[in-house]
Amino acid sequence: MALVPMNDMLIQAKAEGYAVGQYNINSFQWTEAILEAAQEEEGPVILASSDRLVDYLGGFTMIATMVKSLVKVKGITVPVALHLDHGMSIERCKQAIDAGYTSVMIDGSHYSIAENIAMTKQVVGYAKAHGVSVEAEVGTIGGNEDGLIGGITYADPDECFRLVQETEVDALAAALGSVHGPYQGEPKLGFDEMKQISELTGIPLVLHGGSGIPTYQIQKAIELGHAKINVNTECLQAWTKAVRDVLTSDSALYDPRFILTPGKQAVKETVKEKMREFHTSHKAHLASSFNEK
Ligand SMILES: O=C(O)C[C@@H](O)[C@H](O)C(=O)COP(=O)(O)O
Ligand SMILES: [Zn+2]
Repeated sequence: MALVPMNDMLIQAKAEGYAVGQYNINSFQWTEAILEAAQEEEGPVILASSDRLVDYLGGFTMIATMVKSLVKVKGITVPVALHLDHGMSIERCKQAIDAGYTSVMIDGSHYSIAENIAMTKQVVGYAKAHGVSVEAEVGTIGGNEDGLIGGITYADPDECFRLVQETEVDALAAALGSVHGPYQGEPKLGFDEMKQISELTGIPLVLHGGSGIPTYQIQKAIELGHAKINVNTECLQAWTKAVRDVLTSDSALYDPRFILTPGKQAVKETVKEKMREFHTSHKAHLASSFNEK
């Protein structure tokens, strides 16, 4: 199946009461692991490159070409969206779209709401003309964003409503207490605000900082309108543990195949577990009507 935009996936997920996971690409093998997991679990998947890693991964065209080739060569039949995560500027979003991404996030959350809306509007205009979906952010996710460690700023419901009305964005990341990276203690998500923002905006919500959130809170977030959940840290931790274990257990090892393959397997298993937790498994058949790009 060719790559699909994200909006069809998220509308479907919200209507059916599950969430599609966004898993970040950290290398070529990482991409293979995520695609294999999605195919085996028979669920739709969002592959994302975080803007801060795009150059490290070889640039937009390299990433899009690699993902499309893997989908073809591996015979992937489940719906796959290729998404720019935390897009840093209008220009970066346009570059991703021109390279073949099917979805972009414009992260204007570090600007005033008026500037955020103006940036998001421009990206939506360009994206819609190319059949691409757009995610925006209001408020600040805690932890590490764009390499900066920061605190949480809860999304203001009126600002969320204004942004969605004025930009016609497809999905909204409303910061409600989640954190990028490991949590210190139990996460405290703002469920009252979540309900209010979901009812006010009516569009699928996106949960950033999806690693380390207990299942009962994940289920509640899905019930209250989250149709996309971003996971990176748990995959990073699983990969690192597997690679560290194999290196520690055999200090004579020097062949990358034997060092990196356990890492790939660990990422694949983590993605499969998340797909089961988010109830994405076995939902690929619902996608027969999705537009392909
Ligand atoms: O680390 C990145 O650059 C991607 C993340 O910001 C992603 O958008 C996300 O929200 C994942 O959160 P995590 O599971 O806490 O790493
Ligand atoms: Zn994020």
